[in-house]
Order: sequence, then structure tokens, then C-alpha cells
Amino acid sequence: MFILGCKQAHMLESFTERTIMTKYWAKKFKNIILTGMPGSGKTAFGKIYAHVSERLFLDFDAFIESTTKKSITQLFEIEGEDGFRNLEEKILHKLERRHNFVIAMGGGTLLKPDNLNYARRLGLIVTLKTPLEIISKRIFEIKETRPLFINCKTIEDVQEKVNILWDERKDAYEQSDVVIETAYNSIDTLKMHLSLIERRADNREYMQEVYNIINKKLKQSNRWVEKDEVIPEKISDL
Ligand SMILES: Nc1ncnc2c1ncn2[C@@H]1O[C@H](COP(=O)(O)OP(=O)(O)O)[C@@H](O)[C@H]1O
Ligand SMILES: O=C(O)C1=C[C@@H](OP(=O)(O)O)[C@@H](O)[C@H](O)C1
Ligand SMILES: [Mg+2]
Repeated sequence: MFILGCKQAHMLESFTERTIMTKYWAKKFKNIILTGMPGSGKTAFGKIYAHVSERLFLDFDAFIESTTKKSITQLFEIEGEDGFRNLEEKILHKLERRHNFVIAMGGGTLLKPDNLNYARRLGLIVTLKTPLEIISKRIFEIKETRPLFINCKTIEDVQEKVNILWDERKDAYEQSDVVIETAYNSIDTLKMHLSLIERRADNREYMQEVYNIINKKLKQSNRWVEKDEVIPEKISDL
């Protein structure tokens, strides 16, 4: 769904050429770190955005599953939620000084307050914000893969759990640099908006303009920190 008016839509179209990211820009803005509720689309969108922005893609859950050779559900059973959170924290630490990634964190990674500071050092933190009804419907379809919802039998159970998680987490998600509301965007417009945001994230005034155009939020207070480039050849170098 596209919520912009005709004039704004035209302005965005004229930006399309410029949103094709060059390696220069991809390196300049290093990592994009996605956060947001489970089911908000971090993994799905992250893969696509990594491709268009010429970055490597790293998904926390996939990385944990491939390194431990266990599913997230098994890990929750064996290690408990605390054990799983420790694994997430370890990955964040390992990513220090790694650049040129789109990183899809787990929806609960920011629950540890220190993780927010770590994530901030890695790059631009972007929250995907999706209406809770949509989240609930998506999760109901895939609840076997989301251990937090393992005891939910009905969509109402899922909804209830989603509401609880949202109340616990909304403040942490609000700490991100940018909030993108996915309900008003197709994947294509999401790609375009984030490309625009990235290209102008070093220019606060222009960012405000971009914000006005795309009706999204960017926090002025979180400043970009320049770091030396260290680009790993492949994910196994981590
Ligand atoms: N924009 C979207 N439109 C429709 N379905 C989506 C969208 N984004 C994600 N999904 C679906 O929702 C489910 C959860 O998406 P996922 O990317 O795994 O979210 P997350 O990583 O945030 O938990 C998946 O089945 C995925 O295919
Ligand atoms: O929100 C959470 O606490 C979790 C989200 C999941 O990842 P997604 O956010 O990719 O679904 C996964 O890490 C685990 O099931 C816990
Ligand atoms: Mg995911």
C-alpha cells in the first residue's frame, strides 16, 4: 500500500535513479542493523536490502542455528531463554569492527540494555514497525519456529503474547535511529526509503526533509560514528 500523495510519489520516483547504491555509499554507512518485533520482516527484508545495497547479510537466528547446529526451538529447550540471549550477545560482540553487513537481529536481542550500545557502535539501527494484528497473523502461521509462541494454540493466544512482548519491548525499539512503518510500504518502497535515509543520514537537515517525504521517523540525537573500514571476505571470517 502506498500512502503518499501524487506529488510526493512523483518526487520519490525521481529519486529512484539516485537510490541505486554505489559501493561508496554502502561502505560509508557500514552496517544496517534491523530490529523490531518477531514477524516484522527483519529476515525477509534484510536479505533483500543486503542485495540492493551490496552488503553481506547476517541473520542472528540463522547464524546461531548454523553455528550450533540446532534450531532456535531446540536451543530454547536446551539452554532456556537466558542461554539463547547470551548467544545473541556473543554474536553482537563478535561483529565489532565488521562492516558492510545488513544484520537482522532477533526480535529480543535489544532486551539486554548493553546490546543497544553495542548495536549502536555497529551502524544505523532501523526498527521495522508492523501493526500488531499483522504480526500476530504472520506468527500464527509460523509459530512452531518461534519458541516464545510455542504454547499458543489460537490466534487470540498469539495476539495476547504479542501484546505482552510489545509492552515489554516498545521502549527498546524506540531507541533505534530510524523507525520505518512497514504497513505503509511494499518491499520496493521500503528499499527505496531506507536507501534515501542512508544516503542522507550524514545530513540532518536533509534527513528531516526525507522524513517529511516518506512520513517516517529519524531520531536527530543518534549521531553516526565514523570507523575504519574492515570488510570480511565472507561470513565464516567472523
Ligand atoms: N512485507 C511482508 N509482507 C508479507 N509477508 C511478510 C512480509 N515480511 C515478512 N513476511 C512474512 O512474515 C513472516 C515473518 O517474517 P520474518 O522476515 O521472518 O520476520 P522476522 O525476522 O522479523 O521475525 C515470514 O513468513 C515472512 O515471509
Ligand atoms: O523476539 C524474540 O524474542 C525472538 C525472535 C526470533 O527472531 P525473529 O525476530 O527474527 O523472529 C528468535 O530470535 C527467537 O524466537 C526469539
Ligand atoms: Mg528473523
